[in-house]
Amino acid sequence: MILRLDQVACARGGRLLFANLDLTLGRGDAGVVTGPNGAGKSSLLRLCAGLLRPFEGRIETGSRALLGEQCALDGERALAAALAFWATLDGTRDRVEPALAAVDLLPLADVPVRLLSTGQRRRAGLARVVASGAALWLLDEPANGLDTASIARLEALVADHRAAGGAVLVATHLPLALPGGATIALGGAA
Ligand SMILES: Nc1ncnc2c1ncn2[C@@H]1O[C@H](COP(=O)(O)OP(=O)(O)OP(=O)(O)O)[C@@H](O)[C@H]1O
Repeated sequence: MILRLDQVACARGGRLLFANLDLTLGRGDAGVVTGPNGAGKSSLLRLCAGLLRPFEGRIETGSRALLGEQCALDGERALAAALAFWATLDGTRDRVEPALAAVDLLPLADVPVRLLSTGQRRRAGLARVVASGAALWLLDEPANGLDTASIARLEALVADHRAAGGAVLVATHLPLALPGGATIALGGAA
């Protein structure tokens, strides 16, 4: 078991976004979170990342990495150094270069993060997740800003991660190939 949610409810700003959510992801599993704007997709990923507390219920998870709205890299640092900052904390420094290669950003390793384009920054955030070595990838709209080739690379990276025994939970409104993925449909809020 990589992620288990047991009767989880999420409230934000005093409003209940969803309740009674059960979800289990094991090795190789994928979950796709869908729902209209404001349904709580990002909030669910943040709950799973441990950045929010559930209003009710329990969440069990091991190592995890979140790709949120921001790439979470120091804009002033060179890309490789910014990734190395996190990888050093994770004890996975040797994974930085392969992760940069996997998102096709090795040629920009020495460029400050703030100078990267929107799609490149998204890929840099993905490289951070890849380099983390975490079993659970939490990806919030990972395809936003990506060109066709980058989306294919993202799909391949997710497939490799699952094949290696990892799991992913993805919120996306863009079509992504996640074979056999379970759908978690959040409904309701305007
Ligand atoms: N810090 C906060 N304080 C209060 N309410 C918040 C906070 N962050 C988010 N919300 C509210 O929680 C609700 C769900 O937000 P969330 O970002 O999880 O939705 P989402 O499904 O990811 O939406 P979208 O498709 O637009 O990205 C929204 O109504 C939002 O206004």
